[in-house]
Amino acid sequence: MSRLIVVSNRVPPPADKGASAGGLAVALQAALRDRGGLWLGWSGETAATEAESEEIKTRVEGNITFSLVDLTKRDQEEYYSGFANRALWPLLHYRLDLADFDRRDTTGYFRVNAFFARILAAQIQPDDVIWVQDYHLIPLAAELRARGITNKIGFFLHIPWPPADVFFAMPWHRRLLEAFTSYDLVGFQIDYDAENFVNCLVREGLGRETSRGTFKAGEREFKIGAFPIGIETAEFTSVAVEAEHNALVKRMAVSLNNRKLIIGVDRLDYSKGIDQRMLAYERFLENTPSAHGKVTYLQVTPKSRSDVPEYAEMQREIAETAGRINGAFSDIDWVPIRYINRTVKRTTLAGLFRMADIGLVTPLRDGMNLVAKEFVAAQKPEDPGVLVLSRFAGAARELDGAVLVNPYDMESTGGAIAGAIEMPLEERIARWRSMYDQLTRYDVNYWCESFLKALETQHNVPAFGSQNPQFRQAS
Ligand SMILES: O=P(O)(O)OC[C@H]1O[C@H](O[C@H]2O[C@H](CO)[C@@H](O)[C@H](O)[C@H]2O)[C@H](O)[C@@H](O)[C@@H]1O
Ligand SMILES: O=c1ccn([C@@H]2O[C@H](COP(=O)(O)OP(=O)(O)O)[C@@H](O)[C@H]2O)c(=O)[nH]1
Repeated sequence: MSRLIVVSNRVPPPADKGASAGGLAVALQAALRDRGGLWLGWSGETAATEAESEEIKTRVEGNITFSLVDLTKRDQEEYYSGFANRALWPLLHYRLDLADFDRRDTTGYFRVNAFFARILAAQIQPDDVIWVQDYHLIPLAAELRARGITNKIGFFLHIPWPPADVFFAMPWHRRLLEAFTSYDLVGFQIDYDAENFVNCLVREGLGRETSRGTFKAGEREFKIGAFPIGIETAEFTSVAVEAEHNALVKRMAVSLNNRKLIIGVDRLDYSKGIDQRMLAYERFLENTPSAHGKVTYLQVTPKSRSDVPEYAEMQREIAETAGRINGAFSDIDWVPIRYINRTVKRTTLAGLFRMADIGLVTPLRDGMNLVAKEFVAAQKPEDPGVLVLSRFAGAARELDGAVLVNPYDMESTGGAIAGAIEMPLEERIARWRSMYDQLTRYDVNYWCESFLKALETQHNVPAFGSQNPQFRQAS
């Protein structure tokens, strides 16, 4: 089997340094473990000088070698906080109102991609298969090809891909689309994203689909597919069972004092719809006085990308909303929202999910949302909680037992919370069973194997849309 090289902006911290808050890191570590190989990425550290950022730090963990580089402050600002997170992130999450298309950031983005390509090209062996992750690194394959690299290179986008009229608002949309044509396989989370992407290529006149999932652009033919990312389902279930003995989880159970638990877990990001979710909960409290004192909503929200101004502003807004709702509804012995602004270990989260009656996962737009899948994996089969899920999360294309909501409609999301609290046991079990079976079949190993099979062999990519049995829709 050829060696696998994974390239991603974010690389997981050393195994002994605790949990990472990013879904990508969690999923990929599991994927590389079986096969071994090289993982290249940003160390998360800032180099004082350009010469310092040339130094590669190597770390070996089992059969994975990590090659990490520091970025200069300027690179970090322009490439990561700038173009990746102030232009691409909002644009690909349909938030043109928040996008900032800055020329200096754009130059920095392409410069850092060229830098990563130079570092990587020196380490590539002829049979290596290269798998590039996410929107930070779109131009990487084009940069590698320009350096004479002919290996198979795949790309997976963890976040959504919007319709052409949204994407074309980016002044450099054509340059980015052209960069994609240097890959052998471009993968998306769900079929809707892949369809939007093909439509962008066609409308920009970059070529044509020769068959479903194969695109010809000039001399290059490459594959396009949808590969919904999974979790380590069985392992997460075991962790959740074990976590019943976790001291923090036990403290939580005692403090609940028989109240129903509603849980939300998200990085502090505007795509996650946290403010809207709190407003929906407020509607629920207004419309359901009988629930006062009988429910607790725990929102775990670690800070994220705090250097980006839009994130700092949102942090204030959400804290204000939580404070206002608590001020209006609290009693001397009850607080309706417990709002936590730091990272909670995944092992503890698993235990909290297991004791929760409702998982509230209501992003305005999300590539997949691993929290939705982890919530389902953590449930007690004989008494499972209910997943209330945004129709705009990639996970909604798979989890047909969720109660689907429109996160922009606070009134009906509040109503869905009320319905979930009252849902009979039999219905909860039937909904959970269907979702758990899906997550067992399509776990993170399935994701990894199906992507690599499509990249490394002549096999066609799995079909988009309703022809692919992995896609199903909640009602
Ligand atoms: O690295 P950060 O800037 O701190 O952000 C954390 C990660 O967020 C994004 O996650 C996405 O990938 C998940 C797994 O496929 C998916 O479930 C989720 O919907 C996406 O938002 C981002 O794509 C990663 O690159 C970041 O590392
Ligand atoms: O305090 C926290 C918050 C989140 N997570 C983990 O971070 C991941 C978040 O992935 P998701 O796809 O939901 O969103 P992303 O942050 O990648 O956009 C999940 O595995 C969570 O269990 C964590 O370990 N601790």
